[in-house]
Amino acid sequence: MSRNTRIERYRNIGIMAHIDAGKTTLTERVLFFTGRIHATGEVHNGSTEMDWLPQEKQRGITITSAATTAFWSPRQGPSAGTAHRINILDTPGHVDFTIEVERSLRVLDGAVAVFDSSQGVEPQSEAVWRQADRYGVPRIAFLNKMDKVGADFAMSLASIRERLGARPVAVQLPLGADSEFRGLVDLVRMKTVLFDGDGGEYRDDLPVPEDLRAQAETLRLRLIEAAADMDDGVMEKFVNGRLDDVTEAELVRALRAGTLSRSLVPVLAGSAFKKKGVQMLLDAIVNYLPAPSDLPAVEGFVPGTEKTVMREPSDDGPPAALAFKLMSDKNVGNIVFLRVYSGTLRAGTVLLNPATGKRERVGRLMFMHANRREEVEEVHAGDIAAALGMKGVRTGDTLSDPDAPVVLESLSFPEPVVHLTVEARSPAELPKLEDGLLRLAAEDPSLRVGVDPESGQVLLSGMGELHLEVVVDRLRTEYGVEARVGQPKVAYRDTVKQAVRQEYRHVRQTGGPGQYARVVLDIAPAARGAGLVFVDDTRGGSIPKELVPAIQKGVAGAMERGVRDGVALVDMEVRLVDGDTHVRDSTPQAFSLAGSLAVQEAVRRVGVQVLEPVMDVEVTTPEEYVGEVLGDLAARRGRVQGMETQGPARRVLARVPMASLFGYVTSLRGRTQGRGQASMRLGSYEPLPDARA
Ligand SMILES: Nc1nc2c(ncn2[C@@H]2O[C@H](COP(=O)(O)OP(=O)(O)OP(=O)(O)O)[C@@H](O)[C@H]2O)c(=O)[nH]1
Repeated sequence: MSRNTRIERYRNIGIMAHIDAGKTTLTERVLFFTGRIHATGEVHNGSTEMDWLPQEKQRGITITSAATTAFWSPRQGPSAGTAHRINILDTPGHVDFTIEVERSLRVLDGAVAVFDSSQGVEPQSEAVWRQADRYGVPRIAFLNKMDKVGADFAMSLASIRERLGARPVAVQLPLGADSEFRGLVDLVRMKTVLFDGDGGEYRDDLPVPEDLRAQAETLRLRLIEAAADMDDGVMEKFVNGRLDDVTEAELVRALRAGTLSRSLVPVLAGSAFKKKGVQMLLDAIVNYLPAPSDLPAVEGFVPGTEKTVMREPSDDGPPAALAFKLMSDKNVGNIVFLRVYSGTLRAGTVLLNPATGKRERVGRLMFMHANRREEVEEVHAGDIAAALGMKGVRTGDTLSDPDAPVVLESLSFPEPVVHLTVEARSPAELPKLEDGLLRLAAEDPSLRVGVDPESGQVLLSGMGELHLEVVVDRLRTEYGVEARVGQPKVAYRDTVKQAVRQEYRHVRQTGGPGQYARVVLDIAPAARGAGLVFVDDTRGGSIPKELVPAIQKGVAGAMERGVRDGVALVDMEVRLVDGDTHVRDSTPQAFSLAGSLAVQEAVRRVGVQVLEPVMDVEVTTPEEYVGEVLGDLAARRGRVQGMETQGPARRVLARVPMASLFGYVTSLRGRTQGRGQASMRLGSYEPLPDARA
């Protein structure tokens, strides 16, 4: 059986934005206009199709990025009339769920960045934009909420240029704003679309209204200029002033090239809520965002080597897929979400997971439509699908042809900054608690589960208060565990307090083969974020090269364990300066142990410097509350880094220790009558002032 839709007609996209910019509403509208659902859901009454965990319905925020598929035949452009398959990964806007954004960005090919046109670029949309930069994701922008009071197309366009450093190219000009928002001038065709009713109806191909002609022509000139930079044909006409000869097809092709090379960002406008401009956005997704086949082949490693290999986006190549998300389902067990990069996967195909060395048999395969599943026989290069029946797969693992194994780039997992203890209320509840946590941690690699050394209770570590709150909530609703929950605490780190030389001699001679190892290490604090910097500085072969990796492994293990229970050591330079071996008894094990014990002893001797997570916090607040907000930040040991004006709001950037941020969002709302917003992410680990340690 071959595929139904050619790979050139695939678009794997994400919808990314600041919290509340309207991603969920927009996704719903996309599903509505593409005929996937018949009545549009509304976020406020908890009936949307994409948000389907009970918590999401309650909270109205998207916790899990669900995948869904829609088909669209563009009405305009070179692909007009051909059905395209749009796979959409929904991504939450809240910073505590940044792992969800990371995993979507890792596997999607293009994205729609949604902005609230009355706010322009907001803190979290900037954070997500930077994440997308890191993954090299081509983007188009949708200025949503044009129907809202204060909607400002020009301000939003400027904020994309200034705050994001991108080159926004308006491909539309809205007609009116807030309650007057009534249409769009399509600057590529120089035609006007007028909205006509509440169900997304419109009249197209109308002339540009006289009062907007000058503005539309200015913007079109900029559009042609941007296109000229991408296309010699357009450039030729542009420099010779033959603007009227530039064709629609030429412009779309050039803008597409510019989007794919990330030289520019086409900008559209509309109102998801009022169902205005969504069909034009769908056209733009097809016209400007890449198909999997437009992107370079993906690079991976041959397992266990440094040799790289490429995997082409073709159905005939050896299968290679990335597991980017896991879910456990009461009825069907483990669901592994896969992005297929190459080859064809069938039910029954056996794949190798190089991370575990195990073979995994694909059970059933399905496409996910939010909470509905469509079972299929096979999936192909470019597909985003779910597989059942694979047990030993973790998030970020590659699944590949056992005869042509490959390891693709994994995901980066953020470091936890907050701990919370949870305790079963009765011994009978304990197994349920453990089972629930195991499953939740498998789904969410940014959640770590350990043991609190002080109390012996289960310790959850995560990205923030809200993140852990949701975990506790899911324990209750999905696993029926009413756990007793402690106060959230900061996840501290340790580093060695000062430079120290440490010798360690490990000798054992009791029966059997003996063990002998001697190492001398120079241990010192290293730059923040450095982790372990290990240097082999031995001269004259006092330690054979083949034993050095064992020492490094011992050192790394000791740092992970730390010297205070549960607190890891970070940011240390460890220099191996000398040592001894014994002709017979010097095994790698002995040296690993010596390295590990040397670190522990050194750190115990000179003591630790406690490091605390310090967050980058961005607060947006109406002007009148700025004084209040600044005073509060200062009381929380915050250092203000900058302040900007954006439309009617002020934006404050500050660095604040996590320890004084518990409950911040709630308190900010109280201080600003619900109008202030904050986003925070880990900035760095910094020395805890002695008085606090
Ligand atoms: N006026 C207006 N309101 C909108 C529009 N789109 C969405 N909203 C409203 O804005 C709020 C947030 O919309 P959501 O779709 O939940 O936003 P989101 O970005 O998905 O939010 P998270 O999933 O929590 O990150 C809801 O109350 C929507 O009804 C729009 O075009 N105009």
